[in-house]
Amino acid sequence: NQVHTLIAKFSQKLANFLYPYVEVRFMEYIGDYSRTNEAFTSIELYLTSKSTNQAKKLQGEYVKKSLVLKMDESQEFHDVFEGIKVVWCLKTIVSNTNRVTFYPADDKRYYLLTFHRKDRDFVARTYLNHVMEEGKNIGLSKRQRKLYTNCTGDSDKRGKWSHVIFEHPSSFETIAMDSRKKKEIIDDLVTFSKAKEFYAKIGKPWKRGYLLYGPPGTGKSSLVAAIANFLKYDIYDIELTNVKTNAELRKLLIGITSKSVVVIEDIDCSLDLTGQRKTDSVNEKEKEEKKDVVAASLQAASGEGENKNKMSNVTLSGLLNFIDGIWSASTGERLIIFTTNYVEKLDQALIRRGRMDMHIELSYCGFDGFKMLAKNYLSIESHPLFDTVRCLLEETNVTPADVAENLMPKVANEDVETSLKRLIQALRTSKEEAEMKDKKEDGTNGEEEAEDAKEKEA
Ligand SMILES: Nc1ncnc2c1ncn2[C@@H]1O[C@H](COP(=O)(O)OP(=O)(O)OP(=O)(O)O)[C@@H](O)[C@H]1O
Ligand SMILES: [Mg+2]
Repeated sequence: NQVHTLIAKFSQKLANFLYPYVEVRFMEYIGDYSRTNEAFTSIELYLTSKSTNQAKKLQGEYVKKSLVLKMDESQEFHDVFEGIKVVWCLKTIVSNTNRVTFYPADDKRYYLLTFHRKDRDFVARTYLNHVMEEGKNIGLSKRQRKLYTNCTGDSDKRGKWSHVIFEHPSSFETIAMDSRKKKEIIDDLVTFSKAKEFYAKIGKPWKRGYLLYGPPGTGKSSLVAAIANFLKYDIYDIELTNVKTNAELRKLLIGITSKSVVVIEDIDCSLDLTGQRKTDSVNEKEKEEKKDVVAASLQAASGEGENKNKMSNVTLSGLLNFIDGIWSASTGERLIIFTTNYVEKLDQALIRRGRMDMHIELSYCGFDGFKMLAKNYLSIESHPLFDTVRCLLEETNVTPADVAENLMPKVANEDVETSLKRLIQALRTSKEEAEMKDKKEDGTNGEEEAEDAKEKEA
């Protein structure tokens, strides 16, 4: 017995001496093909992003409309992280049973990680965490993003989200706005998306609120899409009028996943949220009565009792809780964006700093914005007619949507000058109309003043 243990001990030592490496396997499936191993997926994404310029044998796959090159089987990939070297290899255990299964092959794939045993602690604590984190991030940025809505018209789906694939071409390059303001927004978004530890440190949920306001056609909706594209987030577009109660709003909130932009468009017209948080009982009663009248008239119009249920009872307090109540912390990384045409109509509580952290005004098109549009629509950065456009833009208010419409080619191969001339003409017309309106108003004001003076005399 003693000899036996001695031999075992020495042979172990000899083996360690000759092969001082540790191996870790990450199987593709856990258990009996029941569950994908998330670690395997993260490693695959991490290696795919890093190994394509190192491995000599690759596999091509068509994933979500683009070609992806992956490391082929039995190819080794040498990774160096903070001075520590490890080797990755994709291997397969070929099954020798002739069983027919539901799965295409019974072979089991796994990633084999090999490293020196002196690095065991570092690999287990730091390196593998790094790989998992990187892999997850790559997965998130490559995923097919979704646009969710609660507005389906299907009463069974109350309080639930339904979605379509989100594909909006808007980006910060295509949005025309003051370049300083644009940079400020981009910087803010980047800081926010990297501030996980900071938010944990200061004890705040990881979320941020933006209020976008300005006249119609100034790019509020386009900016929301650009922000979502920039951060690679999903969008949850809430139609408040379709939410019946505060409880339903909370249910929707719980259904929101991390890395998302929650949008409430035209918040000023969504609901009657302009009043004070605590309305006195008389007001409450009046409101109730009003609702009953409207509901009754709706009912009468369609001859159905169901319409009574369509009134939304979401209150301002319910919405405030939705934004930053205790429940709101449970969804993780999130942006809340309100858009409105009339910022002055909104309750101060709803848009105070801390709730809506950044107030962004999108206003009429300036020369900076025009140059951006000209670059995108006409592919020009300067033109002799630019000076005329600049003068006219300073004198009149037109929205970027109007400018964009005039720069849009009306016939195939239209030349740049024709488009610019059309824009200049439109700007002149708009300027003249504004002047006429001013004159009219002055005229009526003058008449009123004269009447006032007459009354006084009398
Ligand atoms: N700042 C902008 N930069 C580039 N294009 C713009 C801009 N503003 C408006 N547009 C163009 O005008 C169209 C309408 O813009 P958008 O829907 O974003 O306006 P909005 O501010 O959301 O208007 P509303 O208040 O009516 O919802 C867009 O499709 C876009 O092509
Ligand atoms: Mg809009």
